[in-house]
Amino acid sequence: MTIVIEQPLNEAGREEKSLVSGDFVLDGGFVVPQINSFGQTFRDYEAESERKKTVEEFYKNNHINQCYEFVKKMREDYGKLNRVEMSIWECCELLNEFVDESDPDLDEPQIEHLLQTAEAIRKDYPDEDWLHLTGLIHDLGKVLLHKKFGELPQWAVVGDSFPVGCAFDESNVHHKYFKQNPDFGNPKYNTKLGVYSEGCGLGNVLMSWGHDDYMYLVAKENKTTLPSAGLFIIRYHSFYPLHKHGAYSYLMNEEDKENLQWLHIFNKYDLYSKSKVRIDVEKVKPYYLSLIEKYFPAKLRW
Ligand SMILES: O[C@H]1[C@H](O)[C@@H](O)[C@H](O)[C@@H](O)[C@H]1O
Ligand SMILES: [Fe+2]
Ligand SMILES: [Fe+2]
Repeated sequence: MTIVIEQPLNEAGREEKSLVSGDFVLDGGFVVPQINSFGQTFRDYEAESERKKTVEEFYKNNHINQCYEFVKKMREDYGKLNRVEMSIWECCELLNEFVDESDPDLDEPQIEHLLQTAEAIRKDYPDEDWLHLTGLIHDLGKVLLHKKFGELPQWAVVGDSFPVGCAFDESNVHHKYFKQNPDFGNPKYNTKLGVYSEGCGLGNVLMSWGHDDYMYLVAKENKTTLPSAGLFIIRYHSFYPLHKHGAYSYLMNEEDKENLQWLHIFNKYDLYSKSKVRIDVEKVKPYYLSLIEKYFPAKLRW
């Protein structure tokens, strides 16, 4: 599967600035807004807004606590998938009560975001049903916030993701807080490659623990028939240092590079579809139930 799209800009902030000249139209007609619901450009972590303090506090906790040992432990534990049995749609409904504290652009319940993303993709890529479903489920891992999953703190579930086991790249949002991470001063983990080797493939890299990797594990272990690009999107959609800034690219192998092209497409819809426009859940539900049936078993282990 090879597709060509424009590469994202490499320098921090350049993409946002280019939007200020006006809204623009994506591949198939989706109009990308120039400002979010709070009147700011998207992903502006310095802008004074009602969300700024919450978001910064979130990243402080996230960067201090997400270290190699922590991630290994969580992956082993939650990778057992021995907590709940439910369908994909039941999980969407469980997400109704959560608002993501890491997100400067959205304070709506998560189910709105899932449907907004999926519906925006569906309009522009009507034939890629796997990509619609990927849109619907990409954030379902946020269910780790729920009581049934031990109510993990937000810093262990949401926010941008990054590799652990090698140096934290400067393109990570609020990078300064990594100084208090136990791995920061550890020579085993604080070099460019750390415990990894050039081109080793992202699949061999331990990513900060959260909703991406968890949902990837759920989908894979429950034997989804989604294509590899769908699984890649789910697993790395929060890895902004890579897909927006090109950081850590030396860890990728050839298959990662192919899949990254789809992630670039997906990201536009994930990010810019965030708005106050509500989707009529009951109206679109039958379509998504049919996709779930096509790509997943009726009940999954979580
Ligand atoms: O705040 C957001 C949100 O948590 C998204 O779900 C995640 O994918 C992004 O990377 C993050 O920055
Ligand atoms: Fe996400
Ligand atoms: Fe998302």
